[in-house]
Amino acid sequence: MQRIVVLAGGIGGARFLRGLKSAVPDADITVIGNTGDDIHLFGLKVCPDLDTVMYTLGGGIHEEQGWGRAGESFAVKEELAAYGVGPEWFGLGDRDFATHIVRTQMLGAGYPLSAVTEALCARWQPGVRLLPMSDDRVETHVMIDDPDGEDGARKAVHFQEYWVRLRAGVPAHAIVPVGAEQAKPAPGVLEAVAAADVILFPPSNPVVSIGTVLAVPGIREAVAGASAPVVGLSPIVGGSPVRGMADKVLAAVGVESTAAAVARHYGSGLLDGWLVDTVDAGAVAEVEAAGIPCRSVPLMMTDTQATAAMAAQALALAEEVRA
Ligand SMILES: O=c1nc2n(C[C@H](O)[C@H](O)[C@H](O)CO)c3cc(O)ccc3cc-2c(=O)[nH]1
Repeated sequence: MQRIVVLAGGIGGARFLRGLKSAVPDADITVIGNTGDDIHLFGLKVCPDLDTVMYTLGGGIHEEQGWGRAGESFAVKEELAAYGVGPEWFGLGDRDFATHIVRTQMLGAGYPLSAVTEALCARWQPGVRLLPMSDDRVETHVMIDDPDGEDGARKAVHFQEYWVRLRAGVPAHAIVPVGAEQAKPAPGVLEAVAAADVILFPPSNPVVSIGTVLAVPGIREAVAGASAPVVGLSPIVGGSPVRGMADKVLAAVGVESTAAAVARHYGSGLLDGWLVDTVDAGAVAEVEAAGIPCRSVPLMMTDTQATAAMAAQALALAEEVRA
């Protein structure tokens, strides 16, 4: 059985995984999920990217939105707001609250996040092994201008505040995965990478999703040193992100929003292959000049069939470059 390891963020990663499962239903898939987006709210631990993967593959996702639960209601949020307890800008629904209550209860009882995630997945049966990148707390913060400070003053805000409240509408000067340096890969992460036949980077955010997973000491080294080919799919098509606001955070780390620049950002030390969309066919030569075999194929995840075709192309490129 083919063992595939996927480093994933939220919506893009989850939708890619749905296509991958459809392309290779018998594969043994391990997902290493970003937990830098995690946030503590109302005394609860919320893990947006893990939940997005779990709900999407388990059939519980709000399809149009891409995050949160289908058929959601917001009574708890409304009641909290009536007490003047916020933040109101983060949309936690009643069904979703239950997940965070169970998670927080188990964490409080001493279970590590990896065990809690496994327990939550026992209900959702996502058909992949979903591992958090780490059991240790990592929180992505974004440095923005402080409008209340002295001229030129800056402040750090939680990634969710930058993303959801501010809609990435203010300049991001730096992205800081707080706690990453001290974090250890969760149990099973390094083992899965070492045992993989193929490692894939879906078209997830290269900075705040895959970049955060790679920021956990040991993970980047394990991926770079793995015997399996590593193939990525560009999240940038025709100079802008397929979805989300990847361009804003790419700018913060000094990377241009092009398919080729993102490939160079990962680098040939990490990537053994890179897929760009057909509209970026002109970038293939540039990526190959950087030492990364590259092909142009349709990369729009319009439906599961189109996404499965993308996943199949990534696996085909992995076979082609396999030493
Ligand atoms: O744009 C939004 N995204 C929301 N997201 C998505 C999330 O902010 C980001 O898309 C990811 O963290 C980026 O991967 C949620 C995800 C959850 O699992 C739970 C609650 C939310 C709430 C919001 C929200 O209110 N607005």
